[in-house]
Amino acid sequence: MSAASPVVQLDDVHLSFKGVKAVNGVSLHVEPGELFAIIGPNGAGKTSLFNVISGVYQPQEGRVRFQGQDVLGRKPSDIARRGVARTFQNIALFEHLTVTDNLMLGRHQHIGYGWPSAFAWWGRAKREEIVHRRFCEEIVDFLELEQWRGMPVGLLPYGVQKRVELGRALAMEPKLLLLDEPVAGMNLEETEDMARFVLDIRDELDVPIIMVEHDMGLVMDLADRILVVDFGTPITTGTPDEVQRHPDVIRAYLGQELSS
Ligand SMILES: Nc1ncnc2c1ncn2[C@@H]1O[C@H](COP(=O)(O)OP(=O)(O)OP(=O)(O)O)[C@@H](O)[C@H]1O
Repeated sequence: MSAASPVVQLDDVHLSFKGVKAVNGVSLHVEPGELFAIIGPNGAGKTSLFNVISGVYQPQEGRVRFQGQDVLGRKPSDIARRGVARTFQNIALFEHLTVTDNLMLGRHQHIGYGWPSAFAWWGRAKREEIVHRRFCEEIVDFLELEQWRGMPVGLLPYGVQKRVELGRALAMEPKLLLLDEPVAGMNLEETEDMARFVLDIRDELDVPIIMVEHDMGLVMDLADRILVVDFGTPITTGTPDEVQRHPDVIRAYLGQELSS
């Protein structure tokens, strides 16, 4: 794979559920270092596209490549091992575990020791545990979670929990990060914090991102390029400026202020 190859590429993907066309001929590619957004009205097929990329849904037609390799038909666990991490619309954390322990769960696929060694708690298991904990502590610092690191996540404010979920995805050392509505339900301050962290992930950690988000102001501010879908069908792909001026996009969002 050359350095300029897309990180992920979808070609003419079609996905239906018993006659409902969730994805209807979508193609997209995300370049290294890019923050790519997918927008569209409710039910437009955005989450379905995430599920196609992460192997949860198998499209009936089309091609999906990750880092130049065909991944269609691969299991979600295989695709995650290749480096695709995601966050969810609804928080999916272990609320009785601490922040750091939730992040440690994200290290799962990087931990090399088996249970006999871990059980005996010596040698390699212990050394690895220290390295992985240190890695997670770096994520705690990066996402400014220091004051909550030892607390059960169930006790934390909503915006902080969303940040922990982001941290767990980062603990996987992703080569591509899928963010499903990262600021849904957040207040203004939480949204601004999350926006800053998303940009830091792209710019400092150099992790390409695909983000599905309904907050148009945020999308227009952050995204390098945007794909607009409606009823599963792609309308256009372009920079925020190009997309906002596209007549079909304006029609799909009739009455909504895209640049707000
Ligand atoms: N597992 C499924 N079984 C049946 N239909 C599904 C399934 N997943 C998605 N769909 C349908 O596919 C279409 C696209 O849904 P999807 O969740 O991808 O949209 P979305 O753009 O993410 O919506 P929202 O913005 O509301 O989250 C909808 O009509 C939805 O009902």
